[in-house]
Amino acid sequence: MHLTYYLLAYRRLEAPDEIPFELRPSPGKGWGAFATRRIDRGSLILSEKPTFVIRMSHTEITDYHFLLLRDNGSSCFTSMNEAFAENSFNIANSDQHEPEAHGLFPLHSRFNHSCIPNSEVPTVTGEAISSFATRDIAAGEEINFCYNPGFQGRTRYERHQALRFTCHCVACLPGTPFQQLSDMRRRLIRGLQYLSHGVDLDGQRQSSHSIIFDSKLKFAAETFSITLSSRLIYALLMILFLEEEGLLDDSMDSRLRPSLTKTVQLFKSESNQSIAELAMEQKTWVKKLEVAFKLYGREDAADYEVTLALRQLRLLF
Ligand SMILES: C[S@@+](CC[C@H](N)C(=O)[O-])C[C@H]1O[C@@H](n2cnc3c(N)ncnc32)[C@H](O)[C@@H]1O
Repeated sequence: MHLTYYLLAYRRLEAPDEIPFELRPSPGKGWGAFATRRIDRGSLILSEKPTFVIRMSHTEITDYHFLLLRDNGSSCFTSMNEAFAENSFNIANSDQHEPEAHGLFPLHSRFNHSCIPNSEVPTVTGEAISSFATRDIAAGEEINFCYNPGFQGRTRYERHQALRFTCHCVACLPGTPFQQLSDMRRRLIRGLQYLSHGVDLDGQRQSSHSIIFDSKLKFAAETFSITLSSRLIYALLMILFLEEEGLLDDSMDSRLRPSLTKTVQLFKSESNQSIAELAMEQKTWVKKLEVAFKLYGREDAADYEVTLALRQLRLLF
């Protein structure tokens, strides 16, 4: 009796008629949002205004009732604070140093997490939040976004530690060939990110050699002495792993492409320049990498300048 009542509670959520999804149980994840028609990449999924906004931090909110809110589609939350935390999004503009503000968004809060998502954490415009498809979503497919940043370089175990629940997405199903490869790919992605940035995902240098085993290479990364040729090859390798992992969606593409274009533009030695440009003209990422591999082991006239510039940037931040 109680369970039926709890499950029906979500049916009472008010949703605009034209939304391209419905809420229903998602096996192993409580309730979730499922596309009711094809959603093209880049198109709007939902724009939602908050039921209300509380202009304080989660820890300060203590005394309200949230009758519609359920802990993962079943029992009521035991604390109001937790109920609000699980159903709200931060709507403060951090660029303009606005004080913390959280809005209650009952529909977007039904979107489950995936380590291979098809939409992004909703963007904030004023007090409304909007989600967009980052890949084509087929009718019947669950709509999800990745709850935590930096997951592309984390293994299943590491992701679950951060999420504090056992994720049931395709990259997390234990014992599958995809999952085993996925962990391997994500370790490689983390290593390649270390080589490019000279720091780990937390912005810190690793004291151990668990990510980059070769101490000379680790030192070269941390002192930004990696050559431009290697930088381009590492960047393309990383994109290839992201693509194989199903993570090269519009959002990832737009994050990575500018720095890739910049790397190509930095080459000063003519023959390197033409190989790099030829690589970028190739249609697929694997083809781009194949051509860029011709640069392997080559130094460039811009290497020293790039090293100095990156060291200065590191000192600034
Ligand atoms: C914001 S709610 C999402 C909607 C929720 N499923 C519901 O029924 O209301 C987040 C909770 O959903 C569950 N969840 C979300 N994504 C999941 C996933 N990939 N695998 C398992 N559980 C998931 C977890 O319990 C998580 O704490």
